[in-house]
Amino acid sequence: MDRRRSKKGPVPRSVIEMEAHITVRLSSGDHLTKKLEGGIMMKKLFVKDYHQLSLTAFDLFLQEFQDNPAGTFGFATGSTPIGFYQRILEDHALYQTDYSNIKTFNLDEYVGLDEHQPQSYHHFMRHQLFNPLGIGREQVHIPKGNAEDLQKECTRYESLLSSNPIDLQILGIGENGHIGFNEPGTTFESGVHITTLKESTRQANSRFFDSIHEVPTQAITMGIQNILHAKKILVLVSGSSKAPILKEIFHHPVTTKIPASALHHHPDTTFIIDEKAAVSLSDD
Ligand SMILES: N[C@@H]1[C@@H](O)[C@H](O)[C@@H](COP(=O)(O)O)O[C@@H]1O
Repeated sequence: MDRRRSKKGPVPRSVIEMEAHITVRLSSGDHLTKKLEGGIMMKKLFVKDYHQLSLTAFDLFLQEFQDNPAGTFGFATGSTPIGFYQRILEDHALYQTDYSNIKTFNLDEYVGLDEHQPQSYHHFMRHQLFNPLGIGREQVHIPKGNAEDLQKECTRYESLLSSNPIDLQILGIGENGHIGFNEPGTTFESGVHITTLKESTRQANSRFFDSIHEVPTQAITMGIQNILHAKKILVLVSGSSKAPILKEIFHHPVTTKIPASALHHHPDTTFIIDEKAAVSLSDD
């Protein structure tokens, strides 16, 4: 048996104490003690850079997985979680971590893209995470962006989510504060729905396409209500381009204009924030 998986066995290489401060013993052997702010809700965990953000996210994920090896995990796309996914793959390569009992749910998918198209989120997840981990199709749930009847697809995904509560949801945030593809203005009561992407979102995501004209105009996304139903949420925020919206999330009242501000209503959300993203946050 893998010694790290035994709760009573030797200390695992990732030890996390969720207290007023958080101590993370990283794979490198370093100890990081970080300021954990925000009381019970919207905890902020400050890390130095993207590398530390990825390691910290992995450590928190691993703790959840060790507690619940048959858990339901919500994954996200975008560039931010890639380093975190790489840490999962490294751990798997070293320890043959067995993910065969987890279920996965993804936040969203572009409308009109076949799951084999390289820009689809199906393709992204298979290549970044699921295939190398040996996670089978039967474990994976992602909305079908090319479903014939998109409304039916939303209903199907909604019902899957209600029968499979998510234990840990990973999130990134868009520069306009979107979570999943819930764009500014989306009601916090929203379930799975078809959304029209803002031009700024299409622009930001056009780096994954040959040109902006190829970026779909719509997506199917979990709604904000679905996201808030997750038991725990981990939000990864890296880089200076996210600094302005992070300030809005933490220093402005909750508003549908900033979808990520809905997370103030969630009882167990932790933001992992690197130095570049944190520059505009005050010390309060
Ligand atoms: N739908 C995804 C979001 O789930 C993600 O959070 C966002 C930010 O991406 P990045 O991490 O590349 O900034 O991109 C896309 O729009």
